[in-house]
Amino acid sequence: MFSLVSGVYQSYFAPPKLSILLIGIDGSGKTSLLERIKVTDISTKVDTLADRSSYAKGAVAGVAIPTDAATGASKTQGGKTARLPPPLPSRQALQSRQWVEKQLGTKPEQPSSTCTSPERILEGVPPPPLANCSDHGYDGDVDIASSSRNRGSKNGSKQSSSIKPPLPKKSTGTKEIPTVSPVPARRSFIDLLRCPSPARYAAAIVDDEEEAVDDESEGSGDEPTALSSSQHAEEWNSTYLDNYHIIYRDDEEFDIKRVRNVTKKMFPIGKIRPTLGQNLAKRDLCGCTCSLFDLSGAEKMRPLWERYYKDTDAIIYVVNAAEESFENLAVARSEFDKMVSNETLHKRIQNGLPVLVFANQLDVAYREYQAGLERATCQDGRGISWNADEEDSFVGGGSNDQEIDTDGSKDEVSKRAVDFGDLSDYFGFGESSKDNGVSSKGSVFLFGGSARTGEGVRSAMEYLVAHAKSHYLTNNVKR
Ligand SMILES: Nc1nc2c(ncn2[C@@H]2O[C@H](COP(=O)(O)OP(=O)(O)OP(=O)(O)O)[C@@H](O)[C@H]2O)c(=O)[nH]1
Ligand SMILES: [Mg+2]
Repeated sequence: MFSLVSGVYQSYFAPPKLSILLIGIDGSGKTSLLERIKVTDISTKVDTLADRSSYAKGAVAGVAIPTDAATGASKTQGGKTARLPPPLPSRQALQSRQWVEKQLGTKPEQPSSTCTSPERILEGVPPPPLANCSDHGYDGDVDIASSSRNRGSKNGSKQSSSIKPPLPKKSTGTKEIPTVSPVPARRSFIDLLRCPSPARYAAAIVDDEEEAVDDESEGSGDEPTALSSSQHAEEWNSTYLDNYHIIYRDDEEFDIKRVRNVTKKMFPIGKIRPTLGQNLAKRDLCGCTCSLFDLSGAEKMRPLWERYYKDTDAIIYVVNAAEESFENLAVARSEFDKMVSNETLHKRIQNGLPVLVFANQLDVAYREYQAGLERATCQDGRGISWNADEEDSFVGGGSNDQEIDTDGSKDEVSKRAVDFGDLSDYFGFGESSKDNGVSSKGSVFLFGGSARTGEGVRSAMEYLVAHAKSHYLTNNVKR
């Protein structure tokens, strides 16, 4: 009798038990991510995929949480989103683009003479990154693709010619973020990356268009327009740059768990040693009892991954987004391909098994960006510019050549090999990416973040577990 009751309970009422596999090559940060998950305030409430279905496919540096259709209120789940990572300095950005294009076979390698063309550099360099998304942009019901596509064509020239250096973040008072009308599905992740703040950007585009229409319809009438185009450009540019200014603080931690008002501390990341076998952690996440298996990424241990494929309910594939060598990235990608082409797993992914590609170590990118910004600001009499025409030294991290500073120290340049946008292309999430058979699946997605600071971790985990739970509930009977 007891076993019957307990069987009914287990079948219908007990929270789903999910196994989540953390894999990726060695040094990508799997164990660090596991330790971060343990101390992150991840929702324990039931959450369903239906709430997040509008973001079924895509690569995001922290997913936007749609507003509640019924109440219009912003959903609180999702935690603080990650900031979009800063771009690489121009020449490195170009190298990164060319390398990825070569790997993907999308374009023949450019002859080196074109590398220095300012137009090409501009094309290859995305604009500066988002400011902390807790301020604005990512917590409303905004289609993140929105009108960002227009950015390159419509505002690209404006940006290159008239944008001023970024200013320290100043308070914009009680300025309202204009609401944006819903726009059809997003077209490209790269668009998202290039969009400063979806709400503001889309609003600015709309304003611009309305203004243009007004100008045309009013002809040369005496009535002054609400905002002249130069005023508008000025206003737009300063807002835009405000949005992009990243303030990186070394000790900043995101979505920290508090137990009885005591903040949980993460195991010191510097003391984490390479995993030899596996680490296991059990956590209640989003209404599910989750067992997280962190496996070793060492070359000799990778063949063991496939033993887990049959029983796992979700996979987190960790990639080091601040990887310094293209070779390691190529290894990460080839292991990813090997993983998704495993017969058992391939079928399961086709069937909706969720796979999260977590682009880790983005704090490195923020730190480099911040250091580059400070260095550039300190340079006497030399303004900094986003315009590669005017200045070859892009503020995202300095020039690629190691310059000797006046104090004799070497100019610290960005060491990241690949730009975040290119990384997403490389793993099959971009518009130019070839379909690798899985990245176009709705249940395979890319998030960026940092195990070290916790940024983006909560959003990524809640999104993954919501998918895993839906997948489990529809498929566990068949397994
Ligand atoms: N800056 C920074 N460093 C990180 C981050 N995550 C991991 N690291 C560092 O990367 C190194 C490797 O981290 P691990 O967590 O041991 O990597 P792993 O993927 O578990 O490696 P294996 O167990 O060997 O497969 C450590 O020195 C960490 O300090 C991050 O988000 N930011
Ligand atoms: Mg490890």
